[in-house]
Amino acid sequence: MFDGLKEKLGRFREDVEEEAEATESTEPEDATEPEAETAEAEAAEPTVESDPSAEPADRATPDAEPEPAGSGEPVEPENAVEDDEAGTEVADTADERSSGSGFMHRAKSLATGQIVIDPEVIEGPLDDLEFALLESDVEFTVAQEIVANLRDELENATRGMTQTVEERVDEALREALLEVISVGQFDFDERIAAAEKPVTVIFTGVNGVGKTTSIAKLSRYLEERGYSTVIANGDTYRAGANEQVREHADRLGTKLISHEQGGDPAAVIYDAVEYAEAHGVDVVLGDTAGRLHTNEGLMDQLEKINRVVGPDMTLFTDEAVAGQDAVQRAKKFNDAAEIDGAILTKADADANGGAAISIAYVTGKPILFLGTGQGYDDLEPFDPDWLVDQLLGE
Ligand SMILES: Nc1nc2c(ncn2[C@@H]2O[C@H](COP(=O)(O)OP(=O)(O)OP(=O)(O)O)[C@@H](O)[C@H]2O)c(=O)[nH]1
Repeated sequence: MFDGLKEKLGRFREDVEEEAEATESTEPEDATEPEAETAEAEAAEPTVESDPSAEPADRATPDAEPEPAGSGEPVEPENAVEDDEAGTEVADTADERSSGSGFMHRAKSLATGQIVIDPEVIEGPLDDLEFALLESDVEFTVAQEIVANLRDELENATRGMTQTVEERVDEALREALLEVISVGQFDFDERIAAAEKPVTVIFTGVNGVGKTTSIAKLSRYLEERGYSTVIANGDTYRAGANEQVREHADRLGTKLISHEQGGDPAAVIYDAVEYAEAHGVDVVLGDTAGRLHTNEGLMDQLEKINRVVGPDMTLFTDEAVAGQDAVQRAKKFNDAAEIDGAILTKADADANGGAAISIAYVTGKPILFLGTGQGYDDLEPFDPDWLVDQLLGE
């Protein structure tokens, strides 16, 4: 799942590491060893720290005597060397010997116990990453946001002496991805548990993406958690839709409410809600027609269902493999009949991951489930942290 995107994120990590190594290896021989973890770096640290005026504020001993007036206030770690006379000398001398900014950062790092990632190091890899994200079907504004978040996270970012560049980049990638993926995230199970019964959930989305299968999967999911369900076939437009849903309902042992083809979908779902109220059923799962979103009739129909039934939740369903198309459809459906969340099917067959990353940011509504196969149990609650773990190979 999402292997292509995983590989591209891994490449970004490697690119930054390589660039960082190349920058550091251009430093003069007598400059302090670039590797933070090396014994030399650690050994060099106390030499600078032995100058008390160069000690960063957060390292000062809590019970240390206050400095006499005029000897200078404790300084922030970032400026510790530059603001200090002795430190400035170190940096100036270094500057004379090295034309790159790497040594300046290194000199600073000795005083602060942290290493700075040179902003120049990340520009090339960030450009390549933006291109790679677009190639993976990540929506344009989402790719830009991820890159902007990463730039914020990494430009002038400091890492501790014991943290590798890879670890720092991982941390930044995690933050940047989570920021777009977890937009609006809520716990579906908690929402169902808290809602007054019967809870009515309507499914929107175009034909053939796995909407009906997802309704069947969600019926199984809810029944396993102790809720009774009834399915309403609001797709009265497509020939054969009743038979298709009936097959699922029969296999699952779930009650189905349907009308003749050509009937009013709002009336079918309304009947199902009445049935649920009369029989103490917890959740009504209402399918809708999936003609193309350009069809005004479909949007009018969804609007009527909203008006007549007043669903508790509207879930947009689309397939992960549709990439950018799925993202654009999510946006259009949300504009026409506001959604509460999305189900992304066929994630098992998607290498790109663009839709999984983009839908929440573009619509402001979270992905709630991933379809991961054709079986009724192949439905996974969506967890942004889990997705980021997958993408970063953890
Ligand atoms: N691999 C995989 N296949 C899926 C998944 N979800 C659904 N499918 C398959 O996708 C095909 C279409 O699913 P349907 O549920 O019929 O699609 P639909 O959106 O309801 O289509 P209409 O009934 O035409 O509106 C079926 O063969 C499903 O088995 C999934 O998560 N993974």
